[in-house]
Amino acid sequence: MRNKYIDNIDCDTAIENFKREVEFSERTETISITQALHRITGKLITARVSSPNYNASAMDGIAVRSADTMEARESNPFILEEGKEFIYVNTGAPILGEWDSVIMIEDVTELEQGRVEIIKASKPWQHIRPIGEDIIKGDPIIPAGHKIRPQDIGALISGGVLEVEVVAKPKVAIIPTGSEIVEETSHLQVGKIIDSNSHMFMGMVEEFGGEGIRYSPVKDDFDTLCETVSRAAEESDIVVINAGSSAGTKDFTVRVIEKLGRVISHGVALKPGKPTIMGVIDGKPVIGIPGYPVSSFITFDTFVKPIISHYLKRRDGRRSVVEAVLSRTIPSSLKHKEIVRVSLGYIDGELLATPLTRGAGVTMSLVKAHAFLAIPREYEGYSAGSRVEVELLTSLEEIEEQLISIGSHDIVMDLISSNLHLSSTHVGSMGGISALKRKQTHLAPIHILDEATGLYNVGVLKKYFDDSVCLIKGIEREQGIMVPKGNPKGVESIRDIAEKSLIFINRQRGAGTRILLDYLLKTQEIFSEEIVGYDREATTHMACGIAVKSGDADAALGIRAAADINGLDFISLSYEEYDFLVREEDLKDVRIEEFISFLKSDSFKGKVEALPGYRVKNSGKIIKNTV
Ligand SMILES: Nc1nc2c(c(=O)[nH]1)N[C@H]1C(S)=C(S)[C@@H](COP(=O)(O)OP(=O)(O)OC[C@H]3O[C@@H](n4cnc5c(N)ncnc54)[C@H](O)[C@@H]3O)O[C@H]1N2
Ligand code: MOO
Repeated sequence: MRNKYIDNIDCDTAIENFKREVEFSERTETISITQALHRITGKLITARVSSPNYNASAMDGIAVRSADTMEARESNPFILEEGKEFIYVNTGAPILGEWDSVIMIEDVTELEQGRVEIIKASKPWQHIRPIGEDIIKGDPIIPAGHKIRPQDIGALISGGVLEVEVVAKPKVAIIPTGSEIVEETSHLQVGKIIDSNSHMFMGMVEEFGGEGIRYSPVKDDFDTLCETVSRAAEESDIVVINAGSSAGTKDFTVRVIEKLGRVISHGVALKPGKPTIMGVIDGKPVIGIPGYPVSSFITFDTFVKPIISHYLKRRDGRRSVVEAVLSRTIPSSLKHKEIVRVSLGYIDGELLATPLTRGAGVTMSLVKAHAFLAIPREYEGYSAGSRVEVELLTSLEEIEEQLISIGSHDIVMDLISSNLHLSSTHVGSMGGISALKRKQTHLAPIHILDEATGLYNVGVLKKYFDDSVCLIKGIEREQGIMVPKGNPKGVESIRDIAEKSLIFINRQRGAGTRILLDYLLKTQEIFSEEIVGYDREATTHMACGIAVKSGDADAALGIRAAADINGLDFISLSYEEYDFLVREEDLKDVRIEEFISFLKSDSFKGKVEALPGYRVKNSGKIIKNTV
């Protein structure tokens, strides 16, 4: 039997309906103040003692009777005798008995034989902190429903409060489901999925102020599911069932909740997260969270967080929101609210938001995201250049350090990002050029051969930019012919491929490697028609390598690294230059300065040259546009 989505209700309405049906029985507990960080106070907390609880000197100096000093002037200095007319005191010392004023030691001239001279009258209660200056016994320190911060702990202890009554953390049962879900990660069979969501939820529950109780994955068996969920509803305050929320034949979550309690809604107008289920069992909230990890994170954040806050009688705890400019158009359906993951970076002082992949299964988009952008329901999306509000997942301080790169991909980018704060998007050389033109990136990595001159990348400067853009030299990677191990057809050059009528596989139009082939054919006066398979295209170096390895092609052009990985022989042809376009004004930016010094460093050089087919020559050198 299959489920059908019954609802497409607005998220806020769904939460309100849900909260109305939930009945929490509030529990509080008394704990030591030293364990109380981030807990929520169950009631108003008042001081048990005053602070200070005696009159205390606020300065190092002498305590005097103010009346004795009334006549002291510069023209009429007073000599005071220790023990009779003054005593020495330090900051914090009690001021008792007849003493009612403190003179700072700097304003006192110390003479011999326990005598001092003062030249100014000392006012009553000068430099004395009276009893209860900070906290008065019986006065409130923090209200009920307050999240205890480190400074609150300090004030509570000063006020003599050593134990506090806090709201008990709601117990949140987390039940991963699905016969394909396993905990064991060492021998993962095809069709099995490691349970990662439940561990992610445990972290989220802790962040939201609850206590997670994780269950082992439950197989798709209706009775076992009912038994586990029923036990969880007894043991916990909130139950989360992960996966089995949609329309598959084994998606039992709705039926389990229906059997044990009541389903309030199934299906919300949210993407990702459409099949979310909300229900109650004996008044306790039960939430069916979709299985896909990104949907899981977003729905847990959208629906479980407010329920935990509701239990704790707290506001929802929205993240900080900032305004950013969208770098690309994002279309969205009118039917639902959509949460888009974005990466952020400052370019020219403006915060720029670039949408990341929208796949519900791509956990890495959550790892890379600096913020969430919510596109409301009934919006067709946002166009490039729009000012939008984004919810921060990372601090702005970290975002300020990000160097942005949009353009062609090379493994060297991974090497750079493990040393610098680099956010890199791979859209090919031409995509990088347009991003730089639109001022959406600091760096645009490219590798484009100018067929007229045989030079790499400098032609791009002249063709697309004026002298406000220059090149930073990057790395060189070896291009050549990939052939099967042992080179059975004896290939030594491109001409051999033509003359021996070997089966070739080419790269797609616009790819740097294809441009190189065309250049070589032209300079060696070989017609493309002479290459069998010239029109057969693959889109990556690896795809070409695999075609040669599997025998689908006799030869292909690509980088040495692709030949090495596939165990192929490699006939070296030339070195391709992979450089970075940058605006000249950005050369002064500290992030670019750090990038350039990294490219020039011995550490970078050493790491690059350890890669097969890679070398560095002039890395970090700046080539200006001389148009
Ligand atoms: N015919 C339809 N199929 C689907 C629809 C639909 O509308 N019609 N909706 C899709 C959407 S949207 C979502 S979201 C998913 C929700 O799937 P379920 O909640 O039913 O979950 P499963 O199918 O059991 O699993 C989906 C997927 O999730 C991953 N997963 C599950 N559990 C875990 C875990 N503990 N840790 C990590 N990853 C987990 C896993 O990749 C599963 O393959 O349904 C669509 N289908
Ligand atoms: O609802 Mo699904 O979570 O859109 O991918």
